[in-house]
Amino acid sequence: MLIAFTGQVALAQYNYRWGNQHRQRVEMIVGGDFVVTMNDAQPVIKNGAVAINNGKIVALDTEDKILAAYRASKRLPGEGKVLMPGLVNGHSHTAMVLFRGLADDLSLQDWLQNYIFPAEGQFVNENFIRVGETLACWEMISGGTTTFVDMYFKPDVAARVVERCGLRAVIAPSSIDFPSPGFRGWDDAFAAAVDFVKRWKGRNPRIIPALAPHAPYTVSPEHLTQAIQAARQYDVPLTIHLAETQTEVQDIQQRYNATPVQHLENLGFLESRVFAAHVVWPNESEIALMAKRGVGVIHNPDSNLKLASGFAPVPAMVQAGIQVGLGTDGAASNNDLDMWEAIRLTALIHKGKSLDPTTLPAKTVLRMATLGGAEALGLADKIGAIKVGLQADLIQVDLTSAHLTPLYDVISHLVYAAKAQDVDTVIVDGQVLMSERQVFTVNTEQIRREAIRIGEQIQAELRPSN
Ligand SMILES: CSC[C@H]1O[C@@H](n2cnc3c(N)ncnc32)[C@H](O)[C@@H]1O
Ligand SMILES: [Zn+2]
Repeated sequence: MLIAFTGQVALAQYNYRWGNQHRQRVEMIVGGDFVVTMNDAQPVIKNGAVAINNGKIVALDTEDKILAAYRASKRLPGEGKVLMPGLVNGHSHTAMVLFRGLADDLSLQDWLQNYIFPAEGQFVNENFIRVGETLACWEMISGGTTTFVDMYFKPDVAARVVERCGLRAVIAPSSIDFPSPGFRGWDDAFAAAVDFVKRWKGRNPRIIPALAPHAPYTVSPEHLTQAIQAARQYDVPLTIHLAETQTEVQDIQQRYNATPVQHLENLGFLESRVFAAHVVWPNESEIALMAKRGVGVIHNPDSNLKLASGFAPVPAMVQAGIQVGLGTDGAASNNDLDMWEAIRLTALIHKGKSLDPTTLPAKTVLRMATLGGAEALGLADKIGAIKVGLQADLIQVDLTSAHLTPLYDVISHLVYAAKAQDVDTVIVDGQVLMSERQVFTVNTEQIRREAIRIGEQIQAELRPSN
């Protein structure tokens, strides 16, 4: 008896001291009943897991094999969950969440000129951005976005919020040819944007500074040229609103005798560091041109529908080989930052428009929301897929709700049935930002109070539009 007991202890000790030694120690192991990788070599792994160390994916395999080869102090089991790359929101003006529902049912021009630009002039300051950006990060983390593009104002404040919230962001202070919050016009706005880029480049791997001239109809050709030259000089991405409405196409045609994409081409503006938002109205030769130049496109279906901008020719752009990602645009034209809605709308509206149900199948659209966006942003060497060597930007989606039961095809469920509220866990750079739907990096109660207060102030002080 005693001998047997001693033997057991010895065996346990052996296992502990030696058995475990065969397993490599990593920071974390995360599982999923399905691991949807966006990696063609092994697209979906059943009962899979990922080993994470130093913020990176170090192994991907079936859970059995991962557990046999690795041990981790932190484990997030995958029962009843999908593990997939975090969503990439390729276009937003994130702090605009504080303008959500302020002005609806308007065309882009009316909305911008008569409501949004005046409201921004009146209310956007550093505190507005701090609160709005934090509120937006809370919303994005809750919905499984791990990387987003923020084309807005006060980038230093935005960047510090993103640092604290733990997300990854391309922060692109926008410059425009007329007064904007804190600036008299293009010159001072653009100088500040360049200064931001210089100070933040290489500072935090999760913050990618970028430049963002607003649009061809609000930025002169000289200033567009200045912007692309600076983007080249500092080797940063550049993003712009492009060919968003028919009004823009007519306006640019009239002013410069060219369609918007061709206008940028004439300025030597189109190259792979550029990614354009919307691109609802390119013609065939402009689509070919963007493909040839490696320009990325971010499709924003909610905003394009709500502002009645139209249906972007996404199937033709994908067919042409353009790197297409998805975005929400700001929450004042959406009215939220929910990438699952962008996914579902993309998978639906182009079928309806083309009268062809095979248009943009589920797999293609899910790829757009992850790897496609990463490619468009020029970040596919770091994020967008579950692959050894990439950053651990991952989400677990809970599969146990009524609307996901039963399950035949996990990709189908993710595209046609899943909701933001199904996201259970969010990991960026190996850091857990949300688990069991609890967000760890945002003081949600405090930010809700502060956002309500700003909303009340806007309600009370907003000058009536003309
Ligand atoms: C100059 S920073 C970005 C600007 O773009 C504006 N904006 C928001 N949504 C859109 C859109 N869909 N098209 C063009 N501009 C937009 C924002 O209100 C902000 O003034
Ligand atoms: Zn926009």
